[in-house]
Amino acid sequence: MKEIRNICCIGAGYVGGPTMAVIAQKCPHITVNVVDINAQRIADWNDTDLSKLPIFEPGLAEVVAEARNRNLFYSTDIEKSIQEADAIFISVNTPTKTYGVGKGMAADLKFVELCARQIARVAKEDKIVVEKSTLPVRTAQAIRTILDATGNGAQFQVLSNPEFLAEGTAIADLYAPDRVLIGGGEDAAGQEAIQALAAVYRNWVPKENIFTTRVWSSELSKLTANAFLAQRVSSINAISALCEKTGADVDEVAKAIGMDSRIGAKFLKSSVGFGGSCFQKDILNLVYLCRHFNLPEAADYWEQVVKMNDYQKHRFAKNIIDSLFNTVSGKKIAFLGWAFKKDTNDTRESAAIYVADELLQDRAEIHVYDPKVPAEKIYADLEYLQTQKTGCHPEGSEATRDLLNRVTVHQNPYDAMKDAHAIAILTEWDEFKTYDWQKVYEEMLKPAFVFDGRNIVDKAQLEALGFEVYNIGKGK
Ligand SMILES: NC(=O)c1ccc[n+]([C@@H]2O[C@H](COP(=O)([O-])OP(=O)(O)OC[C@H]3O[C@@H](n4cnc5c(N)ncnc54)[C@H](O)[C@@H]3O)[C@@H](O)[C@H]2O)c1
Ligand SMILES: O=c1ccn([C@@H]2O[C@H](COP(=O)(O)OP(=O)(O)O[C@H]3O[C@H](CO)[C@@H](O)[C@H](O)[C@H]3O)[C@@H](O)[C@H]2O)c(=O)[nH]1
Repeated sequence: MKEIRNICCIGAGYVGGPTMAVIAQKCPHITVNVVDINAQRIADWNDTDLSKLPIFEPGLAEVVAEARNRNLFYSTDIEKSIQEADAIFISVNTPTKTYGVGKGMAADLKFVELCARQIARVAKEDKIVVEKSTLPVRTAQAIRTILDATGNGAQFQVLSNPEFLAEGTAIADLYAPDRVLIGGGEDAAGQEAIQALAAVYRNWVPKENIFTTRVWSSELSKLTANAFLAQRVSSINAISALCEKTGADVDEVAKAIGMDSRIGAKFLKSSVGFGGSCFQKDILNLVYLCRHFNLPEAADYWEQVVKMNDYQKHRFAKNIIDSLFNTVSGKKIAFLGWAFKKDTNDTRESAAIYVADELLQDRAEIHVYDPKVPAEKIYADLEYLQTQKTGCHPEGSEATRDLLNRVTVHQNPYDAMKDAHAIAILTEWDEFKTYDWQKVYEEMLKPAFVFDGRNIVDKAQLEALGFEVYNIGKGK
């Protein structure tokens, strides 16, 4: 297998964008073409104004500025990029299926399949095809079947190289990954392909951190890693409910157990519930796979992680309604944060969407401020949830219009909080800690409630100012 000198990445999203920017930066001798069917997204990646990049990630703009138009190119010419490439990364979205067999559980692989068919049709020479998207175990077999049916003589090696970056820290994670995982065929050609891809990463990743496995282990490790991480969050959130009943403090409990080196301190931050495009989707995919292979006990075990997360989001919303004297109808509730975590503009599966929906069903007036999420995204998220719930198109639904009319998005946090009955903190943006809380208190209705879904503001300081503060996992 020849050295990789030209890479095509299909999918210019949260994974393809940052991952390829870092490969291009660290490997100036490799040409990297990132392609997408979404022409607007490609135009945004090419925008000379770096604040217009489609993804907000700390440090990303600097990397793009260095490599773009040197050896990093963004384009919609997918066929040409496939033809020129030695290695093609498939980095397209794999959302939960919303229709038919496996609806609500299985990963929708139609975009991946389309990529495989396009590669099969276009490629005339041997290629390495890399699964960068998160895929169910044994997808490589399906890709191989499609590629082998081309009949044009090209030979393909299919590798699994899942991505473990977390949004908000993507560049730091890509610079110093805990591991790069590469799974491939066990025959000589498979091993050669693995080594060719490993050589790309060795330009900046120590060789001890590059772990190679059989392809099935690599595919399954990605789902397993996310399931374990999400399980820790659901576990500590389950304990947070008990803390609230008993007077224990979940942050103290988390610290106490995290000091045990067998448990470890990371990923024990109790919250309003995990969000993001990956955890729920990947666990549901794992549950579906377990059921498919007739392992119902294993399926039920993992499904509980998602159920616990739904419970946590619901508990937070219900506590707001209960505390505001059993109704939020006509009451102004300020939302600080809409993104699923800080330092990203991504809102997929954000807890904020579900909490807002529950309060809107009780006829609240919601006023949102998020430093990085635009208003149209917030409305689109709520509309999408309504279509998921009701199955009909939002345009035609008067109930959805009425619901969206009760949502206002602000550019300034103080406007969002002025005259509010309550503030709900949904994302842990650092700037929320530094607000002039005295001013906020003076401008709010009394009693002035704060529901801190991230345990980030100083409870004692706010209580001293007169606020009524509710945290996650802190009993009164
Ligand atoms: N977001 C993350 O932090 C993260 C981390 C690790 C792994 N993953 C996995 O990576 C994959 C991609 O996730 P993402 O967050 O980057 O998704 P995304 O939606 O941000 O980006 C996917 C892109 O693929 C494009 N696309 C879809 N079909 C295409 C086709 N046939 N040809 C060309 N372009 C096409 C879309 O237009 C979109 O721009 C998923 O499988 C996800 O589970 C995501
Ligand atoms: O102690 C914690 C840690 C996280 N979260 C929440 O969990 C969600 C996910 O956070 P995080 O994992 O940091 O972000 P993601 O970008 O979703 O990254 C996860 O999902 C990616 C996509 O598969 C993987 O690549 C990463 O390794 C994996 O961490 C967010 O809502 C966080 O607020 C908590 O509530 N408490």
